Amino acid sequence: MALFMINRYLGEEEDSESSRESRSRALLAKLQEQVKARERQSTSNTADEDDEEQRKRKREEPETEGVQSENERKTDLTDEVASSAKKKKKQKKSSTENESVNTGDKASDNEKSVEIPETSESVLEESKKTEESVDPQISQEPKAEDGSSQTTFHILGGFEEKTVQKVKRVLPQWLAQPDVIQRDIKNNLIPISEVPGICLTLLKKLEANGIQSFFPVQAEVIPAILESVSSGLLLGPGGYRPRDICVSAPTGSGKTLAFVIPVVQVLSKRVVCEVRVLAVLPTKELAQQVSKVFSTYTEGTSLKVVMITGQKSFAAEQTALSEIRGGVSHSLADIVVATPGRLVDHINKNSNFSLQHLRFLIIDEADRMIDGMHQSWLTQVTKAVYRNPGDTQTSVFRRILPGPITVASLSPPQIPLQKLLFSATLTQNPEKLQLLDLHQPRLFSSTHSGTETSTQSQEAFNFPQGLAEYYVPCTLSKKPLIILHFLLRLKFSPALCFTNSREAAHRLYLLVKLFGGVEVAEFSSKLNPSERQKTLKDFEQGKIPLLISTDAAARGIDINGVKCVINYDAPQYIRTYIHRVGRTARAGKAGSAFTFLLEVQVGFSS
Ligand SMILES: Nc1ncnc2c1ncn2[C@@H]1O[C@H](COP(=O)(O)OP(=O)(O)OP(=O)(O)O)[C@@H](O)[C@H]1O
Repeated sequence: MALFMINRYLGEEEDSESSRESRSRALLAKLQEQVKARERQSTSNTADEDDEEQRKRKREEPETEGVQSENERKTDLTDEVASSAKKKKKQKKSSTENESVNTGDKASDNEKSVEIPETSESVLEESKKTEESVDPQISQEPKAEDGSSQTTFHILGGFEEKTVQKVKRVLPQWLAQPDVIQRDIKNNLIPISEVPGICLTLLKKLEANGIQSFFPVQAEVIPAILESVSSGLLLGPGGYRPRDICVSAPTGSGKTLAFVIPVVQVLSKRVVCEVRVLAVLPTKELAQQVSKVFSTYTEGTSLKVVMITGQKSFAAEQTALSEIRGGVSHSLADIVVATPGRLVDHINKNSNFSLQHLRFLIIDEADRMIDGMHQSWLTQVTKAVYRNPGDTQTSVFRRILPGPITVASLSPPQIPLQKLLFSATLTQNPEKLQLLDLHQPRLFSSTHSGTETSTQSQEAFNFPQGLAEYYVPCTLSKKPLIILHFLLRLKFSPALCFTNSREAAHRLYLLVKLFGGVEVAEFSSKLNPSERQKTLKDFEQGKIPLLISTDAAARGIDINGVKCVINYDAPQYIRTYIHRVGRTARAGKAGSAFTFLLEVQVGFSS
């Protein structure tokens, strides 16, 4: 006896199977006949043969078909067309005979309309009249031989409207459930002494710089970073690699201090000078700004901050980064602030630039930095961090690329590399974030985008609490006049005005200058770094009430006292809008943003 028996499903009934077989055989025979007839027709050239063929066909086919064939010859069609028409006719005939052949094929329906000329016009009229009351779909259906309407066509594919199920966003838990940061700065100030873990020296420095209280982002993030380094820069045996930290908080909410304070505090205990902190920023201006804050809080300590952005020559930057003593290269920098391009240059061309002791990798304006990942700067940094030291290396610790956590992998002491990401518009796209190779990330965010409803509302975006937003419907020609009205009549100054291109910025600058009455300057990549620096300084000092800029000044730039941002050209992306308007209403202050919209743009923005 067989142990197993596999039964094949053979259809519902044996009977239906056999009848289907006989039908298929009949159909095959008919098709073969058609093929033969076609062959005969195409090869026969003589009239005798034609007659013979016709007689044969007359014998084979019913009367009506004979008439059709006659007509076809009269119309002087080519053999091919005539034979194909005949073929169609046979198909149609078989369709009325056999349901299984008619699988609702539309071709059959069309054939019906081709055959209409066979019937007399009066009959056609008659049938039309009767059909008017009938469903047009049914009237198209072929009639069976007995004249009854055949309604057995199965229409394949439903045309009825189906409600498409909404796709629900499912974010990884760390993105969906962040540690929440309050957006309201004014009502959530925390006295600096109440935030745990900050050393006395830094508290004094903060006070000396006019900082009495921490903003919400600082009160949340500083203790979290300090906690992750509680066991020191080096992890002992069994030590667990710290989680990477991502921060998404509104523009002007104080993200810079949120990483500067803990990092400076941790480094203050270091003995040997090595590059342990690397902050990467997208532009020279931003790097300069962050470098300045680092310098403020490292003042009076042995910590050194070096900026590598291309503002100085490569050789000058090299000299600032390291020196050779006793034939061995020694780092002169603890904290390096860099732009990605120049950083990669130093990694590849400066053999004395070592990142083997790097403990913190700070990525400010992280979403922008992810977009610039095509430069593969992060891959280069990772390679430099885990580079094999070689024999000449004095370091006792070998850094190996983190792999699976095992007892063996955790036993040697190690310097973990921790990434700290900051942005006002941090992407929630897991594919993009994956490029950063984050380790068990922890997110601090002031948006609650984990819920479905909030993604559609303003809650999903990081706008400062004190920002008032307006849009100004206008025409293209009136835009410059409105700017002048804002400045001269409404006294909206200092005002930062954004255009979408360098050309537009320059044109508007010339126009306002020509009109007179307003001190104006332009800011774009057209200017060299020192010109840009001077322009920003003059604007901040109130010497220039109107600064016309491209998006070069849209991100991160911290200009004190900007009262009003004007989007002369509406930005293309919400992210750009958030950064532009974020140049005002900073640090809990109030500010206004005006966006000029043409009639066609109003609908899109509402
Ligand atoms: N605790 C504080 N008390 C008072 N002022 C502060 C405090 N923290 C930061 N600031 C000031 O707030 C301003 C904005 O800070 P910062 O540039 O760090 O903002 P940001 O969040 O990085 O903004 P963006 O996203 O636009 O880069 C700065 O001028 C800074 O000096």
